[in-house]
Amino acid sequence: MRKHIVAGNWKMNNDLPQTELLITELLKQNKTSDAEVMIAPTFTNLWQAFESLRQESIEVIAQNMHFAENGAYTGEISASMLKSIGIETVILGHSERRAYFNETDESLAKKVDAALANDMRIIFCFGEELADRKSGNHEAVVESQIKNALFHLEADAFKNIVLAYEPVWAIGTGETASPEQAQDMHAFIRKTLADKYGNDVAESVSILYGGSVKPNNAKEIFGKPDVDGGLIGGAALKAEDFYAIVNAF
Ligand SMILES: O=C(CO)COP(=O)(O)O
Repeated sequence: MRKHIVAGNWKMNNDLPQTELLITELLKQNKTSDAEVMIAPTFTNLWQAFESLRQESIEVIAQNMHFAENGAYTGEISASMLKSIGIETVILGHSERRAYFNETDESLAKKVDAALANDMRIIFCFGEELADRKSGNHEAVVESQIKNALFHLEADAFKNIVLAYEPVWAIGTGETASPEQAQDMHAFIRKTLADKYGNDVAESVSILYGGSVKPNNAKEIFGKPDVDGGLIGGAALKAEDFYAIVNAF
């Protein structure tokens, strides 16, 4: 069976005291589901979060990394730096990084390679914009994002890859894809994987949905057969809401 995963992407929220407070609140919550739980605080708080959660079943993950191992890249962080503080998983390709920090399929392919070379697990994000959805181009856009960044990989690499479909028009807008829209896209993504790598690989990869997942819609979205979890933004900043989503499985 595929893993269920619920990951909280904190984005650029929470300074150190706020991070510690939210972690304290998270540790008070009751987990009743089989989902793996992850949180992605900002870089400055990763170490503290990792230390606080070392003995707990919440994995601390990174929101981004650079593709180079080290060097003259002011302001950047490498995979080996993340690994050296115990971080094993990184989110790559979030639409905010594509939109505001010029990340492209090409630079993402390099980041994917660097993460895998460092034995990291990747949550690889992609998704169409509203105009693509309106023009009926959404599947073509998603297919090219996946192919351009991932299809140079061998099948084996997908053991360390989780996919996250995040339609840009649903992020932070309060507008979610309907459960049916999410299911249709996730089934399309799985078919795209199957066509290239075969059914075994396609059936083994967890595909998360992200975009305005809240306690009141998570159950319906997670109830769809090809939705294996969620990448949660706003609702991950409140412990009760986040665990209501975790427990929607
Ligand atoms: O971008 C997201 C997670 O990476 C989704 O954000 P929201 O849940 O705030 O829409």
